[in-house]
Amino acid sequence: MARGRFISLEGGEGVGKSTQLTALAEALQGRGLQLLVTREPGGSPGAEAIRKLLLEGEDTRWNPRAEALLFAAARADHVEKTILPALERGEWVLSDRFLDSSLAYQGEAGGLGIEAVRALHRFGSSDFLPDRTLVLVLDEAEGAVRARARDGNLGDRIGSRPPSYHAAVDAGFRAIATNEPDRVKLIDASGPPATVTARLLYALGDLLP
Ligand SMILES: Nc1ncnc2c1ncn2[C@@H]1O[C@H](COP(=O)(O)OP(=O)(O)O)[C@@H](O)[C@H]1O
Ligand SMILES: Cc1cn([C@H]2C[C@H](O)[C@@H](COP(=O)(O)OP(=O)(O)O)O2)c(=O)[nH]c1=O
Repeated sequence: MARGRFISLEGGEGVGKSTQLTALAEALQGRGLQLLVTREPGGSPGAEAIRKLLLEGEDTRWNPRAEALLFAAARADHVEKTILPALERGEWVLSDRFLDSSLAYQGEAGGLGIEAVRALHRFGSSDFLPDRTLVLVLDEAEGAVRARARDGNLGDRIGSRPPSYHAAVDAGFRAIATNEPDRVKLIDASGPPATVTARLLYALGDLLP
């Protein structure tokens, strides 16, 4: 049986990622694909336990290096226990965030540098990468409107960091897409949800059976 494909969906806060995750999953399943939908931090029992450590408590609970290591540890467990077994079974996997969130948040915005975070991924997960990473991008003003419209979630340790942090996250995602244009595609998240979903599917066109 052919190995499945691994797709990650990324973006800053409030770009409409949850909305698109659901719509993209339905569209892929509608094409007859067996799809496992998962998320980070989390996606396996061990990684879900680490998720609570990462998202709850004071912003100062972890220093930047400890925070990056926890994300990398959660990801190592998620890859081994959930993602690789599904791909081996021939399923497709769609993950709500993956490595590129660590590169943008901890590496770029957190000041560790993208290369340092990539080194943790080489150690933790043998540098296992998605077949395609779709990054939703929105201009800042529209992103702020959507973030305000959304219930909850901005209160977590990372979501509640200042606008300058989130602007650096956005710059990080754009830099990654420039550096890895074949794997990482920037997707315009403006306009009606169905239009954004169509852009996502178009960016997967060469992978779809
Ligand atoms: N394409 C869109 N156009 C306008 N509003 C949107 C769009 N997609 C999502 N929203 C709204 O923006 C807010 C954030 O969307 P959500 O999918 O929860 O984003 P995220 O998961 O990125 O935080 C929600 O109120 C949602 O209804
Ligand atoms: C996977 C990952 C997430 N994060 C952050 C992004 C989010 O602020 C938070 C995950 O929270 P979550 O509640 O899943 O929110 P979202 O809807 O924004 O995906 O953790 C990192 O900083 N590094 C990472 O590697």
